[in-house]
Amino acid sequence: MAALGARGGGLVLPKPVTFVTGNAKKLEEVRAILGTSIPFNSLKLDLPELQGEPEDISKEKARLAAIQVNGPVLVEDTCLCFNALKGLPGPYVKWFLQKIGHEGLNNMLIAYEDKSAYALCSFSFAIAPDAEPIAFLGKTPGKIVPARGPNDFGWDPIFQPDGYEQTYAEMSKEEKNKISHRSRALALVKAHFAEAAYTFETNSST
Ligand SMILES: O=c1[nH]c(=O)c2ncn([C@@H]3O[C@H](COP(=O)(O)OP(=O)(O)OP(=O)(O)O)[C@@H](O)[C@H]3O)c2[nH]1
Ligand SMILES: [Mg+2]
Repeated sequence: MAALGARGGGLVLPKPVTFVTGNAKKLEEVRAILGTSIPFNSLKLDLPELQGEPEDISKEKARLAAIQVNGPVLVEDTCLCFNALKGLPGPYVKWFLQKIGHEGLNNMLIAYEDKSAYALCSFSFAIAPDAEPIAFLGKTPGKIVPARGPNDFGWDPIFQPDGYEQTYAEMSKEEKNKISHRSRALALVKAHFAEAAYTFETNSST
C-alpha cells in the first residue's frame, strides 16, 4: 500500500474510506446520516466477530476489514443492552434475535420490572491494516416493549427510545436517524474527520 502522507495540514489517505458491513439496512442508515460529509465506498462482507466488549469487537472488525481492503476502513458493531441483564444480550443480540425473535427478547425480561435498555453503536476507523483503529461510541437509552411497527430492520419494533411514544420502527427514518445510537456515533466520526482534515489520493483505483 502507498505510504500515508500529509498535505495542507491533513493526512493524505491512499484510497477513499470503505464502509464494510454485511448488513444492507446499516448501510442505508449510514448513507442517509453521513450524506456527503464523508465520501465512502461500501463493501458487503460479513466479518468474523470477536467475543468481548463492544469497543474491542468493533476495533477487531476494523483490523480484519483493513487487511481485506488494504486501505482505510470504517466498520461498526451494534449492541442492544438490557439493564436488568447487566448489558446482555449486548453484542450477541443478532443471534438472540435470529433464534428467539422479538417475543423471546421481551420474554427474557418477564422476571424483571426493569425493562430499560440502551442501543449502542461502536464505529471503528482504521486508516491502514497496520494502524491502531479508533473507536467512536453512540448510545440511545430506551425500553423494551412488545413489537410495534414495520418489521424491516432487526429489533427496531421492540425498542422505544426515552422521551418517545413510538418505537424505532414506528418512527420515520429521518426521525430515527436524528436520535439513534448510530447517528450519535457518526457525529463523533464526522467530528474526527473534520478535525483530522483527511484528504484522499485521487489517482488510485478502489
Ligand atoms: O432494529 C435494529 N436497529 C438498528 O439500528 C440496528 N443496528 C443493528 N441491528 C441489528 O443488531 C444486530 C447487530 O449485529 P452486528 O452489529 O454484528 O450487525 P450485522 O452482523 O448485521 O452487520 P455487520 O457486522 O456485518 O456490520 C444485527 O442483528 C443487526 O441487524 C439493528 N437492529
Ligand atoms: Mg455482524
